[in-house]
Amino acid sequence: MVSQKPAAKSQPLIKVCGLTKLDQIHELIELKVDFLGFIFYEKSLRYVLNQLSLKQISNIEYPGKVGVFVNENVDRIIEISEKAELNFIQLHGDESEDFILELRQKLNSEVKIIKVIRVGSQKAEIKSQLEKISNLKSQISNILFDTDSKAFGGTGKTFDWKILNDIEIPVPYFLSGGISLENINQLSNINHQPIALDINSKFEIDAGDKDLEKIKEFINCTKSNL
Ligand SMILES: O=C(O)c1ccccc1N[C@@H]1O[C@H](COP(=O)(O)O)[C@@H](O)[C@H]1O
Repeated sequence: MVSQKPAAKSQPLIKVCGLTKLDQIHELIELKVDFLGFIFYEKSLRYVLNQLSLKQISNIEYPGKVGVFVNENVDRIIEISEKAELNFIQLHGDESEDFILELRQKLNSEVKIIKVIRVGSQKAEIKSQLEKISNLKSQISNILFDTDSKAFGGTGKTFDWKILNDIEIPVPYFLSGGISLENINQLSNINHQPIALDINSKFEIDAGDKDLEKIKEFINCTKSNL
């Protein structure tokens, strides 16, 4: 598990998602971002296998390689995870509890699972999803909250972060969904702080082509302001 953030104020970990270019990936490693996100969802504009092979991804030696999957079948996730040597599997679709149990059983025990909860406007809906996940606490390392959408993710849209305030979150969580330089100061409105911030489309020149200067600004901002 990516461990629970201590009570004392500390910097959130950073995940940069939707990577497709090796030079940018190496620069992000130099910048010591904590997680590198690769999207294995064919319908995404950031579908990594259009740009990089599994071998190229496996050659990236880094302990924070996250594969993002949307309603993919278990065997394909295992195959990609092994060939690309992933460290985390992010389940961004409507994967059931049984699915997660099966994946956990078949997946290398070193590889962690992050389950995404897509947040709409209904607090009751989030609570019910979290209740289901509470039963799987030992199977997943983290939750990731993203804004609900038909595209599943990568929309650049935020949800009302305050909705998390009176919800009990059973494992350390990642915050995502339209995080940008403009809205990051609103993070202080959340009572129970995320362990990690996941940035994506607000830090791009084009889909999958990251704006490294903006990312550097964001990293500096998280170091000084949060
Ligand atoms: O980025 C995508 O294209 C994508 C497609 C399908 C599922 C997830 C996707 N990305 C994830 O979406 C969130 C938020 O991204 P954004 O900041 O709103 O652009 C992030 O966790 C990505 O992993």
